[in-house]
Amino acid sequence: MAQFSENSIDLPAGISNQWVSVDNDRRQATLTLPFAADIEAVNAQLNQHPGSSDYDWEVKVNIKKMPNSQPELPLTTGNVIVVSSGKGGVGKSSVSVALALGVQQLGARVGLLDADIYGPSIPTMLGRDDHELVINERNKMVPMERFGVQVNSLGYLVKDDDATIWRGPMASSALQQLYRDTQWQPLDYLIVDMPPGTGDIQLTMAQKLPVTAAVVVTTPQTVALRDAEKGIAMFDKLNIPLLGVLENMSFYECSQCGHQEAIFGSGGGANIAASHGVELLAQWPLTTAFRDSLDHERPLLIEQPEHDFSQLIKQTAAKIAARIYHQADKNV
Ligand SMILES: Nc1ncnc2c1ncn2[C@@H]1O[C@H](COP(=O)(O)OP(=O)(O)OP(=O)(O)O)[C@@H](O)[C@H]1O
Repeated sequence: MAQFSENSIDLPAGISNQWVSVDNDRRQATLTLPFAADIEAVNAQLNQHPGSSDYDWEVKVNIKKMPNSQPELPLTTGNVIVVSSGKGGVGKSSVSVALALGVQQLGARVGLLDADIYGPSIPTMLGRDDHELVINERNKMVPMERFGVQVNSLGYLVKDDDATIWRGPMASSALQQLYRDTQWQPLDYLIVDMPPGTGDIQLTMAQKLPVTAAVVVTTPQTVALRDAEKGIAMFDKLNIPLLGVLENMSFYECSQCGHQEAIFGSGGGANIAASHGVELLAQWPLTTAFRDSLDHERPLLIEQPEHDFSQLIKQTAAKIAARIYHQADKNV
């Protein structure tokens, strides 16, 4: 029987001794992370860190559900991450799809809820635009499964409706219905692609969901940044923890020569993140490969997992998963 030591190990930053059990006689240690993580990368970190490198490590993940903005609502899904943007067209849906696949590739059980009433595009991006909604014997919607992610979309509920006539309460009750009445298989994370903007509709929708954390997507362009700031203010007002800003289309990267050009300007995402005391979570380039993969329903992360952008998506997903844990842990 292994003897577990009370002694703590000098661990790399971000890894806590409370997740570690040690068999000092055998120099074996087990790390159980409470959030989705790239196990290979964490193993490499442990093996390179002087304080931990002389142990033989087993790294596991057991994802913890963190507190959310609606404690009175039963949390039928895992941690709910809303992806929002002040302005349309900045790549919010693309980011939602990529992050959902990113956390799924880290081994988490993931759902993706397309709540963009103005143009639910996720089924199109995932290649199931023609999907027909299935209702099971318990009167619940059956999510479609794409690349291991469970997906449901407001588009299935309100196919022919004109979003311009929607009001906050109407949109939020449709969203609640979609959240509650989908037969989600057990989930660790649910990513919600919100409608762009910060008006009454978005506010009411965000208020009705048990949100664990929010991510604001922006481009570095001044007009997008101004609207992103309104998004930050909205989550502040709703007391929803904002994880940070994800700057998309930060620079254009030529697929032929690798030349980078900041066509929408540079530094904007970092500036608004700093001025609001939140983190700049990532800067994603504007690339043909990413756009092409979305247009052809073949996600880059699945088709070309070794692509630099795929690696970046995975790193961003891991960072977000870790931040959700640390931020909520700090607030408890
Ligand atoms: N990093 C990127 N590189 C290349 N193309 C991108 C990138 N991000 C998004 N796009 C492309 O930009 C377009 C807009 O993206 P997307 O639909 O995700 O934006 P959105 O913010 O969700 O828009 P809306 O809110 O209006 O639905 C799409 O054609 C998408 O393929």
